Amino acid sequence: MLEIAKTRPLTLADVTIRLAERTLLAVSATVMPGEVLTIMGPSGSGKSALLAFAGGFLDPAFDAGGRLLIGREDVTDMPANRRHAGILFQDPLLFPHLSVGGNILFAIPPSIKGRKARHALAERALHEVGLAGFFDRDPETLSGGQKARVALQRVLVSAPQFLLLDEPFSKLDATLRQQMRELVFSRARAAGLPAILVTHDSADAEAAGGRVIRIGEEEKP
Ligand SMILES: Nc1ncnc2c1ncn2[C@@H]1O[C@H](COP(=O)(O)OP(=O)(O)OP(=O)(O)O)[C@@H](O)[C@H]1O
Repeated sequence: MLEIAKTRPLTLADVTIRLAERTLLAVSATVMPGEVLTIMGPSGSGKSALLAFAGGFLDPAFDAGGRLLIGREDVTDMPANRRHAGILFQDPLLFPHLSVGGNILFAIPPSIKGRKARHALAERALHEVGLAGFFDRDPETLSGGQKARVALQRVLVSAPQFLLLDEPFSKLDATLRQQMRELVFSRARAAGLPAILVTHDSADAEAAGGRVIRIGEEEKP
């Protein structure tokens, strides 16, 4: 796996998300390296919008206030591609026109040079999650759990500075969900990445083991 140079805390400083003059949520928190901060709240309360704000891809329909810091660096206005957020959604969203290995290779930063080295890194990433020998497979032929593991490794090889997890387990069945929770949280911890998890499932929050912020629709300006 890629060496993570040095991970830094992620800070949401007085972040507010507004939609049509209404404040959906207001959050202040610093997430330490290796910590998973869980955000819970009703449907439509702006949880995904908060992650989009952190990732730098918030729809302009929303109005965001506050700052996002990585360490002491203010990245609020930094374009998404330079923030290096590692994002996992409900759907693995693997590129269907690439092989499983191609999906991983695509995410390896260009600073890793040489076809052989990049290939070896992708092979290793697959091996780490029990998918050795899957390099040339079409992603469509994988099970849901296998796809989820490829999506996780694709994020981790990209050398992210922090993780944004938007209900990443909600489409998995109970057994798989438990396995993926353990895998995602243990790997996030091992990589020392600060992570924000959005979920409706309190078992996810429990497994994440960090602080839980509950946001509600009653939060008004
Ligand atoms: N592009 C958009 N333009 C306008 N309104 C939007 C847009 N995207 C989402 N919304 C609205 O903004 C509100 C917050 O949406 P968001 O997806 O962040 O909620 P959420 O808390 O993640 O919900 P859920 O738990 O159902 O995923 C919702 O009322 C939603 O309908």
